[in-house]
Amino acid sequence: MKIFSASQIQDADKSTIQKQQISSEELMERAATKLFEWIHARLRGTRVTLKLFCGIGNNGGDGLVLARLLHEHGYTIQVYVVNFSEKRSKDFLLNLERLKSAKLWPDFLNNESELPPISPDDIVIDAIFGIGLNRAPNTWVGNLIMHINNSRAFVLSVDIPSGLPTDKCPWNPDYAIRASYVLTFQVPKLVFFLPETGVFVNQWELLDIGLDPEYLQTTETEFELIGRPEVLPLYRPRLKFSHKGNYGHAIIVGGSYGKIGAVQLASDACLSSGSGLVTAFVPLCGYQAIQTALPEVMVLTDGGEKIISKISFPFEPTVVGIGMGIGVDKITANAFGALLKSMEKPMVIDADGLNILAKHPKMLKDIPELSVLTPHPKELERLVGNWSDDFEKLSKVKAFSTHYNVVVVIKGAHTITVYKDKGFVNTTGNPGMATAGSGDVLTGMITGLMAQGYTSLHAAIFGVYLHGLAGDIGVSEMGYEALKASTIISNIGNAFMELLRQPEAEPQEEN
Ligand SMILES: NC(=O)C1=CN([C@@H]2O[C@H](COP(=O)(O)OP(=O)(O)OC[C@H]3O[C@@H](n4cnc5c(N)ncnc54)[C@H](OP(=O)(O)O)[C@@H]3O)[C@@H](O)[C@H]2O)[C@@H](O)CC1
Ligand SMILES: Nc1ncnc2c1ncn2[C@@H]1O[C@H](COP(=O)(O)OP(=O)(O)O)[C@@H](O)[C@H]1O
Ligand SMILES: [K+]
Repeated sequence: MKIFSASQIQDADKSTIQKQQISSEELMERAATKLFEWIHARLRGTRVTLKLFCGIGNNGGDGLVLARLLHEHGYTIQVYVVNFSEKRSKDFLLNLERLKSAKLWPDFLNNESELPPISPDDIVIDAIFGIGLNRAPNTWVGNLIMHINNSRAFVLSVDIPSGLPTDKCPWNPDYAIRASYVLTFQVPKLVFFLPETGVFVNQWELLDIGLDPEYLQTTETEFELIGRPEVLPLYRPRLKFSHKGNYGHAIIVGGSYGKIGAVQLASDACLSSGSGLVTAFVPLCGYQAIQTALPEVMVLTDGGEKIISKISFPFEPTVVGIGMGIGVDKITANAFGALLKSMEKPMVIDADGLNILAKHPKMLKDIPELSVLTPHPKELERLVGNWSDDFEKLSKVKAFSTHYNVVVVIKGAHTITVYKDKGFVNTTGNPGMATAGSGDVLTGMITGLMAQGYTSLHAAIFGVYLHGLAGDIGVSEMGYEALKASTIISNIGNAFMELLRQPEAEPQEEN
């Protein structure tokens, strides 16, 4: 699903009004009716007070229409107009008149008003600012926002939490609503998924308001949200008369004394993702452990006892995944650098492989094109330098990816795979996966997919999704705390099956 910018959504709005020959006021009525239906389906007339805070633009206008509909259906409501500007929108004014005709008189709040009482039992509807927010809210509006945040009431935001801009970080994080739930119109917003801005959105849901489908389909976006519909077409089915040679021979290079487990996890994950053959390449101290733990995996050693000192293979691997637990010793770094020079096929580089690159930036130019780099935030910072906020991070990664022609997987709660100017935002995974070795598993999985012929970009997008799904299945069985990296591996098969599961047939209506 595409993630549109605020200005693209405004264009979609215009295009809808033009093509569907409706007025902006009708579009507002449509949007607010969707909001009302969502709320009404859940509250079903429950006696609870809804406090609607409405700005003076179209987000506020949505709030006023919603207030009218709730009132018509007998809900107890209190409407506040947050009068932050004289420039009231046309459709806001129209709906203010309609509200007054229905004998509903909002309270008008300004910089001299007292903060209205909000009880933890109230439901707050936040319609102060929408995607039109273009500067920091001023102090009194900020104080009102903090008052709502401190109220412990359930806060339902219309379109986007007020104070959170659509395409940047908030100017003042205290002046942004921390929404319990966001009902967002038509398309998800990028800020819902970034570590600094996602914290304002506990849960979100899309409301389809029928924006022009042609505009939505034909407009290119910088970011895409990756769910099952996006991943399923990437799947490469196995053929009946195939043999293991058709699915590649992956080599996982890594490990050092005390960190052989990382290679074990990555090799196991690589095999469990479908690589035809997997060889682990480790220092001597890892030989016995891997041979014992993973009978299906072959093992090569380089003669170094505790660290890797020279990397060479007696055959040409389909793909190399490298870096987990390998250390940053100078000898290992030299071996790594020599391997980069000799490799032409795309590789997967993780962990200390990335740290070596950060310490020896001259090596960057030797990374084979279309390689996949899988940094966690700290490794990324070492690689591209620090950033002022999440948006600067994304533009730095895009520039890095374009310069070196590599795929960069920014790991996190919503892992973002970046290739050149485009970012793919993952939707699977959970905090149970914040556990030792889960990144090694991901590296193994992406390597295993590339071994089978997935392109680098597809392997990264598919692997990240499947890794998160395996983690989600694991958590559903044992909860967050007990989930270990090896649980993710044992659920890779279940994740494939869940992905490929036929949707259940809709029940037939009886005549
Ligand atoms: N296509 C869709 O999805 C549909 C969208 N709809 C709804 O419209 C919403 C967008 O409405 P909107 O454009 O009127 O902007 P909104 O957010 O209400 O702000 C109002 C104005 O405030 C101003 N302003 C900005 N920052 C400020 C600040 N810090 N302090 C003070 N003032 C500030 C700024 O005007 P300025 O003063 O800069 O001229 C801005 O224009 C959208 O979120 C959705 O709810 C639906 O109705 C129908 C379909
Ligand atoms: N809160 C979270 N929600 C979803 N996924 C997470 C979360 N925390 C971590 N992960 C995932 O777990 C993995 C952790 O990788 P990494 O930090 O490299 O771990 P390690 O170095 O221990 O292998 C990444 O794929 C990341 O996306
Ligand atoms: K809002």
